[in-house]
Amino acid sequence: MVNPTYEKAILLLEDGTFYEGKACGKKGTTSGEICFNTGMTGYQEIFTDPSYYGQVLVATNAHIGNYGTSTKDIESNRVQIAGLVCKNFTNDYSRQAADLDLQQYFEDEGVVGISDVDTRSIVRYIRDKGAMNAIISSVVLDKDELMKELKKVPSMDGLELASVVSTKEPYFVGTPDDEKRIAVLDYGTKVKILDCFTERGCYLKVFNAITPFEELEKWNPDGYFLSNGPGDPAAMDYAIETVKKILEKDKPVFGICLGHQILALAMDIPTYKMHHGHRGINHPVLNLISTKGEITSQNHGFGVNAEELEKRSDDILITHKNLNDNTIEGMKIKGKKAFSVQYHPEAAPGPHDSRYLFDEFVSLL
Ligand SMILES: NC(=O)CC[C@H](N)C(=O)O
Repeated sequence: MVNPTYEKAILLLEDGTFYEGKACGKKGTTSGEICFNTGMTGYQEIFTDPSYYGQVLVATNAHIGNYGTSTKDIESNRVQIAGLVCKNFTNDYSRQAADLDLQQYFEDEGVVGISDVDTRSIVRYIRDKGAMNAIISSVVLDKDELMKELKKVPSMDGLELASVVSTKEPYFVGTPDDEKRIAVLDYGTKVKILDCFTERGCYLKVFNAITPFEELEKWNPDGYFLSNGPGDPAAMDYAIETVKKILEKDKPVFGICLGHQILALAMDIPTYKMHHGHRGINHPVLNLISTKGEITSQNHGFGVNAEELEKRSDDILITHKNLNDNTIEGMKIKGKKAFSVQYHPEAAPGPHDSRYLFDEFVSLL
């Protein structure tokens, strides 16, 4: 039940639709592309996933905050979502491992949110109308004024964001004695992906997204990892050019999500903006090689053009397809040690059906 002394907040969508609710997190105004995630757990991992940079997140799980936050659950060193929309925002948490409540965490991180809105209706609306920009405010409650602000927010279509969230300086992860060296192209990587490599005995050097190929090769890696990240892959000319050069070198390449899209673009396969994307931890995918189903964790709003990919059966093998909508979920470049998936095989949290992909990549190094 809404506390009668609550402070009001407004969520306004680009088409004028609005919802009134209660302010949570920091008081203020925030905007971005609205999207929803259907995961029943893992809110802190979602909030800190750099792929969400520039997006207002609607959590479909009715309870957010009930298990607090922990420094162990982060996917990067800051909250990346532009704002939160949820049903119940709870300060009282129940988990021994937690170190802070969500309200304090959001205040510290400067995250503006709105709670006590009908998230089911918002999700159904986005599902019907498609992705669009939105603004949340707990300080400006005048819709016309908010709409003026919202009109200034750029569309996600064509927006380059990977270089904004990428590490400024290169850094190392793992043990230098580990014999397999992976150069990570950081387009906004999640920490738990890097853990999946170090757990398998790899030493990583994480490079800024726009590092030129020659610089990467100086470290003499055994293979390349193309990370996940925010924004429109088609706007990342620098990455496409670098990956083209990497492919000529013929070293193992593994791409996840944005990395998968960049690999496709480097092979001259176009990407497109999806109607409202895939975000959750129970998306069914068919592995066309093993013929087994995998339940996967996903977070993407762009996809790889299936029609164009199908025309390229001479040099590209489609390895995975989404069982809900038949979209492309994975591919392998024939005659090379390069492959990628649209979903998140590390799935932290989520089903670990697809972690074999890390074993496959490491065995190629
Ligand atoms: N998780 C990701 O890497 C997302 C990739 C890309 N920004 C998309 O939305 O499709």
